Amino acid sequence: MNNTIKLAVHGAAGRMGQRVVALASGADSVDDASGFTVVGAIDHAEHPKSGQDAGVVAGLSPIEVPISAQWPDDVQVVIDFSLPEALDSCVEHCVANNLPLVIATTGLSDGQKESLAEAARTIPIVWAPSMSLAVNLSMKMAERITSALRDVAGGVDIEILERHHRFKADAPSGTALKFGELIADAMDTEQPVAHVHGREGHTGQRTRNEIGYHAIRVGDNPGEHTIVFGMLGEKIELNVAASNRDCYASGALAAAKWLMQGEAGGPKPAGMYNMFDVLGMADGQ
Ligand SMILES: NC(=O)c1ccc[n+]([C@@H]2O[C@H](COP(=O)([O-])OP(=O)(O)OC[C@H]3O[C@@H](n4cnc5c(N)ncnc54)[C@H](O)[C@@H]3O)[C@@H](O)[C@H]2O)c1
Ligand SMILES: O=C(O)C1=N[C@H](C(=O)O)CCC1
Repeated sequence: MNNTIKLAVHGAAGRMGQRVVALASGADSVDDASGFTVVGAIDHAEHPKSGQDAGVVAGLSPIEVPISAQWPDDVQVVIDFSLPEALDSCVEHCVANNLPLVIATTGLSDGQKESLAEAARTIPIVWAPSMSLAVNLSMKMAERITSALRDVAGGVDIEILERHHRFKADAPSGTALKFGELIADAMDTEQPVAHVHGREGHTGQRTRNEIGYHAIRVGDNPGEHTIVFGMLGEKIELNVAASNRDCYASGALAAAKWLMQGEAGGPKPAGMYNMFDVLGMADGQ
């Protein structure tokens, strides 16, 4: 009997979808990727690779699953790495079929975030802008550094630099925005924090209550974030960088496995979860 978790990948022909298909099909011996069978490789009906074997598209031997816009019936869990405009129908399918869902797509609108919160009343969702262990650990470190420097003499200026490949469609990265959200909370200021995206012209002096964001697009960079904590006389730079996309793919597979490990032997209860929950780093865990 085959006891593996039946996985569908949404955005399967994309850069990330291919790596999820590859790792889940055993391309490399990655612990988080063991125990899955890819049963669905969903992509846009007009994708040029539509109809081709998803394993071959991902650079492997055939896995007998075509890239297709049609969802198969036997799916148990879904991983989405697609586009904001493609996400809504994926969420609708998962809600209608009661399927646990991992969402990695970034650049979502406020309306979409509200729809996700609504969907999480019906199904369990892990939603995170970065599935990487190193990034999520760095977020915790950034919170800690921000709190520790809150009252430092002379103040601290916090700026977020992110670098990604030239093909990336959204800026700044979802990860940079999440770093900024967590840092703003940890700044714990009376005044609201201003999120400043780039600077140009006669900007005047930098204010205390701002976080700067700078998005760099270069070559094939799979993702790098540097958080600069600049003080008078010294600075800290927290740098976290991917060498390739497998940190995200294996993190998404770990999240899918975690969703399937509820207390009663079935999936986790409906709710909105993130990678801190998956990695055991949430407050109080
Ligand atoms: N959370 C993370 O850890 C993480 C890591 C990497 C990338 N991402 C995000 O994942 C997303 C995908 O990144 P990518 O580099 O793989 O992009 P990509 O453009 O290579 O892949 C997106 C895929 O979605 C497909 N798609 C488009 N419309 C569709 C539809 N209607 N139904 C199904 N599929 C459809 C595209 O054809 C494409 O194959 C981006 O938003 C990116 O920011 C998140
Ligand atoms: O390649 C991308 O696109 C990535 N996007 C995520 C983001 O926007 O934070 C994470 C890293 C890779």
